[in-house]
Amino acid sequence: MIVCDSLVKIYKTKEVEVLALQGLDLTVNRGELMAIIGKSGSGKSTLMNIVGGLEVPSAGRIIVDGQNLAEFTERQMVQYRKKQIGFVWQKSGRNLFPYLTSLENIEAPMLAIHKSAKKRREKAEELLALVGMEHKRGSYPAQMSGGEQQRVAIAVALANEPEILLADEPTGAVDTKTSSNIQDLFRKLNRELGLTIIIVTHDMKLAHKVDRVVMISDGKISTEKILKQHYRDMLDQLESPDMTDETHEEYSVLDKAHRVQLSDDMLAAAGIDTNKVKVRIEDGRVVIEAEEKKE
Ligand SMILES: Nc1ncnc2c1ncn2[C@@H]1O[C@H](COP(=O)(O)OP(=O)(O)OP(=O)(O)O)[C@@H](O)[C@H]1O
Repeated sequence: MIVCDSLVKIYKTKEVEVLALQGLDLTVNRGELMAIIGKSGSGKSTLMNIVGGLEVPSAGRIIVDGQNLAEFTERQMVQYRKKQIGFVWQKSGRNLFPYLTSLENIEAPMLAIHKSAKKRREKAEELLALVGMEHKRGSYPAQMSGGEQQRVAIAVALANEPEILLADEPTGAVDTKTSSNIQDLFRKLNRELGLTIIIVTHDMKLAHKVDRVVMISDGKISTEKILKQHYRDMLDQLESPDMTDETHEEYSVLDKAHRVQLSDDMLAAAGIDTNKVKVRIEDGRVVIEAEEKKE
């Protein structure tokens, strides 16, 4: 389980300070398949880098399987990044060495955990088969399409059998059909290996196929969408089900001070155009409505 507790991240440059995360709270259960969406600059990559141990929060805590990352020694942090986390980035150049074949790329991370040459080869072959790329074992990245490179990149990320796979815009640079195949691969890995997978995406088609979609706005979680059971069943039973816009049920998220964020659409629909609202309880429901306008 991953627990982000009031995470704050401030980037300081010479001229300005940027508040990338502003007290973000998020719990990700073991074996979850989830997506993070949000506008550019909302803090998605910052969150992924903190979960992956690549960056340190300015305040707040990140706890993974009961371990507070802030208490790790440097050595423990290196082990965490090598063994517990797998990364897939949008740019294949960040995932793959251009001068190594697919098989050699997958073997490379295993050197760091001192597996024998024979074991490395066996594992790499197994992973290539898992991502459906056996036929490209001897190909270099430049000899493969963007989608094929991403499949190999996923195998590389899985080389040291991580528990958590972090993917930052993994389908950002591929066409729609390839993106759909990669989405199905994430789902398969989640179901078959029990991997916890967090995907940052702008690709709404991908977001339709995950169990939970978390929306970040201004460095905080604003809403969460949970996959409806009907669609969950469809995804589990059909190869490429036709998913519509209403795959998920949307929830607003209460922060620790019990504040809730309302979207612009909701406010507009309720005719709320001031910063003051009436809140009351009616039949066990909380009703928020526009203040009465004085004549
Ligand atoms: N190393 C850095 N130094 C200074 N500012 C940074 C740094 N990294 C990120 N930021 C700033 O922090 C904010 C959040 O950035 P982040 O990359 O997490 O957003 P994002 O939601 O992933 O955006 P995108 O969808 O465009 O990738 C932005 O305002 C960004 O400019």
